[in-house]
Amino acid sequence: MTQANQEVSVKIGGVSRTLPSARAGSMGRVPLVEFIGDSEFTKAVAREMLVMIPEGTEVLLTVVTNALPLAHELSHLSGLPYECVRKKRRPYMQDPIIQDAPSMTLGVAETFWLDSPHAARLHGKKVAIVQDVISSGGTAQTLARIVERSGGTVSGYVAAFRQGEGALSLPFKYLEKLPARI
Ligand SMILES: O=P(O)(O)OC[C@H]1O[C@H](OP(=O)(O)OP(=O)(O)O)[C@H](O)[C@@H]1O
Repeated sequence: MTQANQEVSVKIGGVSRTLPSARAGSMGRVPLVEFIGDSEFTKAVAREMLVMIPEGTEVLLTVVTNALPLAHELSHLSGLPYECVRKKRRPYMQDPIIQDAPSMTLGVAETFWLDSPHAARLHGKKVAIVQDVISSGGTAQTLARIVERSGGTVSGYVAAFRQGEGALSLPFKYLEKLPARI
């Protein structure tokens, strides 16, 4: 990662990107990681993350939105199935697991939803949690709780980027650090 003139640049798996940035309320200006719409970068990052998937993992779990293409690509490369938690209730959901997510980095409290047929695919399985970015760790903790409630166990936590400083209570593996603000 390099930072100059309010721009953050990263090079992963031979693919370089200058990250766009945006004002995010009281957080000031933050660098944005965008996998949606960028298959070349997503594939390069997933290739590098492959070795971080803990041994024995049977299923990958992620949450919409930006991490979804990354998890899809990791699933393709690893041969492991993946499940994806939603942030909205859909009318077709049947007895979903509903888990409130704490107010996170951007200060937006959310509710996560995992439909029961998908939760059933985590039952009795070792599940690796996949994220695009880990910041406060709130998303990861919420996903871990959903794994527990589904009857699975968390095999580990992997993310492309760690944004910000400070200790994380979860044993995360990640590729690159990013500043919390620029
Ligand atoms: O470690 P945390 O503090 O929980 O923050 C990390 C989460 O924040 C971002 O998601 P965002 O809420 O922006 O959602 P999006 O992917 O739907 O844009 C990012 O994609 C992670 O999922």
